[in-house]
Parts: sequence; C-alpha cells; structure tokens
Amino acid sequence: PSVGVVGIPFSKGQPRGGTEHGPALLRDYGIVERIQDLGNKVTDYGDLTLDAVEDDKPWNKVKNPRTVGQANRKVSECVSKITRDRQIALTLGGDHSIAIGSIHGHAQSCPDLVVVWIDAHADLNTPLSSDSGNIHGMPLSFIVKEMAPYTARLPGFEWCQPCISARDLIYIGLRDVDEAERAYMTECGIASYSMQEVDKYGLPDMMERVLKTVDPTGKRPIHLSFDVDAMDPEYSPSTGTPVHGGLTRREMYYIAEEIAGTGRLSCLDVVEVNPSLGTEADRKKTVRTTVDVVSHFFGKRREG
Ligand SMILES: N[C@](CCCC[B-](O)(O)O)(CCN1CCCCC1)C(=O)O
Ligand SMILES: [Mn+2]
Ligand SMILES: [Mn+2]
Ligand SMILES: [Mn+2]
Repeated sequence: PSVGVVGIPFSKGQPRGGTEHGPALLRDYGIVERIQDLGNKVTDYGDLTLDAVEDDKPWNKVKNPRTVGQANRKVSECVSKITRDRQIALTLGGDHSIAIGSIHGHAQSCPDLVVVWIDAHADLNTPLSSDSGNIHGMPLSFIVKEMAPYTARLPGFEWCQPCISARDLIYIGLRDVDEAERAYMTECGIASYSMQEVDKYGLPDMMERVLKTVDPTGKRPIHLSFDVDAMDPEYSPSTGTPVHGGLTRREMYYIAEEIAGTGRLSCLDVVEVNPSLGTEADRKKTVRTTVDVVSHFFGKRREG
C-alpha cells in the first residue's frame, strides 16, 4: 500500500513543551525507512509550518484556542489531500489536539470512516467541562456530532464541523476518564474497551468485539488515533500524561497486527511523544517502542 507521512510539530494543546519535537525524533529513529522496508510506497510530505496566533487569549480557561484551531485547519487540509490520493495518512504529532484536524480532514475524503481511539484518556472533555483547559483533552468533543449540545464554539474553530457519529467511535485502553467524560460517553452511547475489558476478555476476543462493534460490515475505512500514553509508562515514559497499568509492547503489537490485518487502515495518528520529558534512556525507550509499534501497523508481523 502507499503511505503519506506528515509531521505535525505542535504542542499548544497542552502545557508541556516538547511534543513539537516529536516528528523530528520519530524520523531520526527511522520511522519512514522502517515503513518503506516493509514494502510500502512512502511519500514524505515533511513537517507542517504551524505558527502561533498573536494575542491568543484563553477562552473560559481554554488555552491557545486560536493557535490550536489554526493549526488543525492546516492538518485537515493536508490529511484530506493525502487520503484523497488514496494513500494511508500517517500523522506524526505533536499533542493529541492534532486529531481534530486529522479526523476532520480524513472525513472529507472518507465520510464513512470509523475511529478507533487508543488512549489512557477519553479526550472527550468540552471547553466547558475541562478542568485543565488543555485542548489535547478535548479533541473528540469537536468531532462527535452528538456532543454538540454539551460543547461550545471556540474562536479559531469556525472551519470545524463535527463529522462522525458516536456509534462510529470506539475506545481501547482507557484507565483515566474524568467524570464529565464518563457522563458524555454514557449520554452519547460511545463504546469503550478500557483496560478492565482488556483484562476481562483478553486481546483476541476483545479485538474481535471492537471491530464487530464499530464496523460490523467489515468494510469501513479505519482512522486509528494512537496516543502513546495508552502504553504502560514502562514502555513509553516520555509523554505528558502517563498513567500506570497500561498496554504492554506485546499487546500493542497484537492490536496493530489486527488493525493492519483488516487492510482498511486509512489514517494513523501517532501522538504525545514528548522528548523533553524523562531521562535520555526514557526518551530512547519511548521513541524506539513507538517506531516498533508503528511498524506493526504497516505490515510487520511476528509470524513473518
Ligand atoms: N482528562 C485530562 C487529561 C487529558 C489527556 C490528554 B491526552 O490523552 O491526549 O494525553 C485530565 C484532567 N484532570 C487532570 C488532573 C486530575 C483530574 C483530571 C484533561 O486535561 O482533560
Ligand atoms: Mn490522547
Ligand atoms: Mn492520553
Ligand atoms: Mn498524553
């Protein structure tokens, strides 16, 4: 298959500097070559140029709304172009706020997409419910149509229309969900396989349930949004919001192989690698694990 890679050096969806260096680090550790070596035809579109908006005052505690909105408009245009050319889009983050543009852009060319969100967190806060004001904790509230009654329109997001139904979204790996997010998930009827379900069903059964639930026909393009903090901090320590009790390297390999096996992966976000956090060893471990996991999304199989 052919893959279009784009770097999104962005950190304004959260307060810890460093995620803007994620794309460069992933490239330095050979993420593009690894995908090419697996027989994929890779086009590297380089990194987006993302500028801060002058005088970007908070909106009701929400930080950098115009800067995050402007960046995501560019992400949307780029992902829309890549997926329109029938390439699998690989977006290298950058914090998880970039998924707003990634899913929005992907939905322009693949309106029947489903979203598999692999994360310790639900990222379903709204500008009104968030206690942190960090937009990387809110991306899905801009994207899920059923969230409209609970959210607010932010300056900088005039371009962004919600583009998926709650039934087209499913979570894997949740273990740190805020009260408001839990309420919205129940209200909107969003399916979730948290770490509890991972333990309860075991991965093989769980992955079958995940795919049957979100795409019973087995025909729809998959948008996979992978927050590296879904993995246990033992494997990905250099990330902004680590939470204990996460997925192991092997579990991520299995999930990636199952998604790759559908042949319907259409966009993969790889977000929240923060090289500025932890020791040099932590940084190396995080980026090496992430590049390894990504190779399993693009054809690496342990069975050969
Ligand atoms: N839900 C959080 C974390 C969001 C993580 C974003 B991701 O997944 O992209 O990395 C946490 C909110 N809050 C933190 C202090 C204790 C109460 C919950 C938020 O800031 O909204
Ligand atoms: Mn996230
Ligand atoms: Mn997270
Ligand atoms: Mn994070």
